[in-house]
Order: sequence, then structure tokens, then C-alpha cells
Amino acid sequence: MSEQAPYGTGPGTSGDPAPGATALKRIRIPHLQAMKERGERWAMLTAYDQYAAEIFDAAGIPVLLVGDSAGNNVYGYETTLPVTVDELIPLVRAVARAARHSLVVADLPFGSYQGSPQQALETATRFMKEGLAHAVKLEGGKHVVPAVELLTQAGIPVMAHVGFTPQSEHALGGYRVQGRGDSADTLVQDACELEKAGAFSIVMEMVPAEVAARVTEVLHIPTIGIGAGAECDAQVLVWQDMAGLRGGKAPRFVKRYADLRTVLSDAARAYADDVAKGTFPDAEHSFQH
Ligand SMILES: Nc1nc(=O)c2c([nH]1)NC[C@@H]1CN(c3ccc(C(=O)N[C@@H](CCC(=O)O)C(=O)O)cc3)CN21
Ligand SMILES: CC(C)C(=O)C(=O)O
Ligand SMILES: [Mg+2]
Repeated sequence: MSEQAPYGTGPGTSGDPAPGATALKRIRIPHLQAMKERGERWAMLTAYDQYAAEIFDAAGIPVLLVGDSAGNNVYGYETTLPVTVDELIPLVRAVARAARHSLVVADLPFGSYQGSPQQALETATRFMKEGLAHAVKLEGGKHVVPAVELLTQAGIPVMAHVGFTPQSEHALGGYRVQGRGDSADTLVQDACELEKAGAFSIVMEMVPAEVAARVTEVLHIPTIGIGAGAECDAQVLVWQDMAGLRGGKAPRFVKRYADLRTVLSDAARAYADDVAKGTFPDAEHSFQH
């Protein structure tokens, strides 16, 4: 690919892809494609609000996903299933308005695209127009190929999602690794068909590392793993998992890079203690006559 580098490596810039560099340009799909061709791995994070988007954008995260995982990470549902288009669009809009460089991908929620390619197009169009998204993501294998084709033809970039697809957890019988044994070939085939249909990238969730490596090798588009081993072109995590904000037992594929839950909890306790003791607010935080 002859596309320019995603970071500020052009004339007049330092060529330093340092986190927060102001020379960063908007990441576009050809940049992701070029990174695959150069063998450069990258990270995707979810984001659901302004500050997360601002921070990850400035940190040089090239793609932000407004996941339907907002269902269990923002709205307090147990799973992603109940979350609606009307609940997700304002979050996508907030992230898109805050992200200066990152490509913003909107997850299409359960029930908003499986009915027909036409339904998928109507939903995706809302995410692009009202949510200001740059691309959409949807779950499924060969059954969603006609939808991927229609969206792509309509000018809407599509990120595919195979392996464990959380919107189908009841049909799949729970949170289980997909693509083991005989089903590996089906997964590879599905991935190939999604690429052929026009998908610009593909998430693989809870897939054996060897199978994900096979898909990454045969596909020309970037693969994004979550519980899919180290050979994917990119990785994705839910940000509250990555930053240790979420409590409880995390899935095996999660690595915590911070302990925000403790940081916030300590801050809240210290604030409440100060208020109880009468040491906050002090003169510095008060207004005098
Ligand atoms: N916070 C959060 N993180 C996620 O990764 C995530 C969401 N939410 N919501 C949407 C989906 C649901 N996902 C999940 C949720 C749970 C497991 C889980 O419990 N995994 C266990 C069992 C695996 C097994 O049985 O083999 C694990 O230990 O990995 C996996 C993926 C991934 N997505
Ligand atoms: C975990 C990622 C891939 C996702 O689909 C989401 O956050 O909804
Ligand atoms: Mg999702």
C-alpha cells in the first residue's frame, strides 16, 4: 500500500509516534491496512464517554470501539443483550466528538441488524449520521455476509466479529472458546467470506491462538484479537478491564494495567473523611467576601 503513515512521519514532523503527539492525523482504514503490511501491531480499546476517548486518543490508541459492552460496563445490565440503539448512539456521539485522531467504531447492538441487510443498513446509517461514527462493527459469520456487502457498498466501513460472539451467548451455551477442533475450518472460512464481503478488519474473540494465527496469515485485512493469542495484527480490551476499574473475576484474556478501582475508592473515602472532619473545604477552596 502506498498510503501515508498513520502517525506524523511525513515532511515537517518529527516522525515520532509518541503518545499525545499533536502531529497525529486522523487514523483511517488505509493506515490500519498499511500497519498490517508493515507487521506493526496496534491496540484497540473501548470507550463510552468523553474523557476516556480524549485520554486514549492522546495516548495514541488508533481505534476506539464504542462497544455494546456499554450494556454491562455503563448501563448496569448483566450482558450486552438488552442495550439498544438509542442507548448507544449518544455514547458514540460523545466519543466521536472527543476523539481527534482515533478512528471511532460503533458496535451494532443485538437485534438491530440480524433481521435483514436492509435493517443493518438503516441501523448503521443512524450510527454514522447521529453517532458520527467512522465505521460500524457487527457480530457473526457467513450469515451476516449479505449485510456486510450492503453496508460496504453504501460506504459504511464494517468491522466483523467472529469466534465467541457475546450477543449469541445463549445460542452458544455460555462464554466458551470457539473454533476448537472441527469448527476451526468453519471459522477460517467465515473470516475469508467476511473479508471478501468487504469487511475492513475482523475481531476474533476467544479463539485458540493457533486458529487465530491461521486467520491472520490468510487474511489481507487486520485481525483484532481478544483471547485469541499473540499472532493477531491487533488486540482489543474493554477499557474498564484494562484499567482495573471493574470489580469481580475478569475473563482469562484480561490483563490489568492499572488499579483504578482502588484509586477511585481511596479518593472517595479521603474526600468523605475530609468532609466529615470539616477539613474540606478549607480557605483555599472557598470564596471570601
Ligand atoms: N467488561 C467486559 N469485558 C469484556 O471483555 C466483555 C464485556 N465486558 N462485555 C461483552 C463481552 C462479554 N465478554 C466476555 C465475558 C465473560 C467471559 C468469561 O467469563 N470468560 C471466562 C470463561 C471462559 C471459558 O469458559 O472458557 C474466562 O475465564 O475467560 C468472556 C468474555 C467479552 N466482552
Ligand atoms: C470486546 C469488544 C470486541 C466488543 O465487542 C465490545 O466491547 O462490545
Ligand atoms: Mg461488542
